[in-house]
Amino acid sequence: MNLDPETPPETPAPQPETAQRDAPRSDAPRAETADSAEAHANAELDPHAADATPGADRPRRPVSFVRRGSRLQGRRKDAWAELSGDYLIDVPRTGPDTSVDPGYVFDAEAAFGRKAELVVEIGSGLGEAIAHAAAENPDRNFLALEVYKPGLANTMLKIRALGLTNVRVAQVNAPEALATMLPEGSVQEVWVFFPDPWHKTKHRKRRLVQPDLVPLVRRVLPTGGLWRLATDWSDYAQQMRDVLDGASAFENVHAGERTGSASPLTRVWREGLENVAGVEARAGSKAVKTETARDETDERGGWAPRFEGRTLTSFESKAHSAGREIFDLTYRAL
Ligand SMILES: C[S@@+](CC[C@H](N)C(=O)[O-])C[C@H]1O[C@@H](n2cnc3c(N)ncnc32)[C@H](O)[C@@H]1O
Repeated sequence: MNLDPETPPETPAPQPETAQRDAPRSDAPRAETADSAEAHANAELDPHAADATPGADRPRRPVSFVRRGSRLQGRRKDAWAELSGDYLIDVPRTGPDTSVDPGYVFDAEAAFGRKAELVVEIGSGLGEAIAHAAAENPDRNFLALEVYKPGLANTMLKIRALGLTNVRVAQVNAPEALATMLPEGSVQEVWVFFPDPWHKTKHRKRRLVQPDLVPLVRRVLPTGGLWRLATDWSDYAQQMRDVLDGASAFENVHAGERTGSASPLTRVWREGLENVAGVEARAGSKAVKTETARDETDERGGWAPRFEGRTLTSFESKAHSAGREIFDLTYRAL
């Protein structure tokens, strides 16, 4: 089974029940082939590109995920049936099961039964980071936005296993939720950890962190709210930094920090490909050449220290094993 987290996931193959325990690696979404990704990518466009909502005038572009089956099996199927009533937000749709009715507004106080700061994770995967953070921060509410139904089922299993009352999950295309579902200024922190890298040049328009996402995230944050990001791919890290440094609505909390030899980017450049062992980086079975060796130094920096509120997820762990650098960024809403 392809467990590689660096290619966008596709409909998971049926797995024996024994493989569906909480072990994150073996539960990881199955990677698709580049060809099937392209076929899906051509077929699927942003369903709300024409809305009269913030960011709706953005150029029409494909969504950041590939449509996947919603088939659940075993424990996850049971979890969906048993736990949805407690943890899953019932989002009204106008289209596919990841769409959001633009007229729907999330009432956090009603959903959580209390008022508290809200943290939203976009692309929460199997729920490793959000469940851990929620357990560590019982005074905050956490909302997982994810399109991958088995990941949400897994997240609910984690929530129950940890006895958490401060996490809810929603199966939604996150930009749509940011545009209308979440009230303005209602989110204290937005997290985007290890988003799908979409390595191929022709697929990069599908990357989640693009200029058109910025006003959507800014909309839900109050002034002073934080947007935390992390990736293990240097070219996506640079894209994130370029997009956010270029946004007047945000400031880099760590501007000018970790430059020169302290920069993870310098290390990637000096050591060649994304793998310090000198072996080509791989996404699934394919070699991925994201950076050629450069005799250069990253003088700009701006990288955050590793966010200590993020537990070591399977994606980050896999990146470590492959010798890749982790790039953290933190921006404050102005
Ligand atoms: C590479 S995984 C990372 C998961 C998790 N953040 C972690 O670090 O383990 C990226 C996740 O983002 C989800 N995703 C991609 N585009 C999304 C979107 N537009 N809305 C919600 N989730 C999305 C994918 O389904 C996938 O589970």
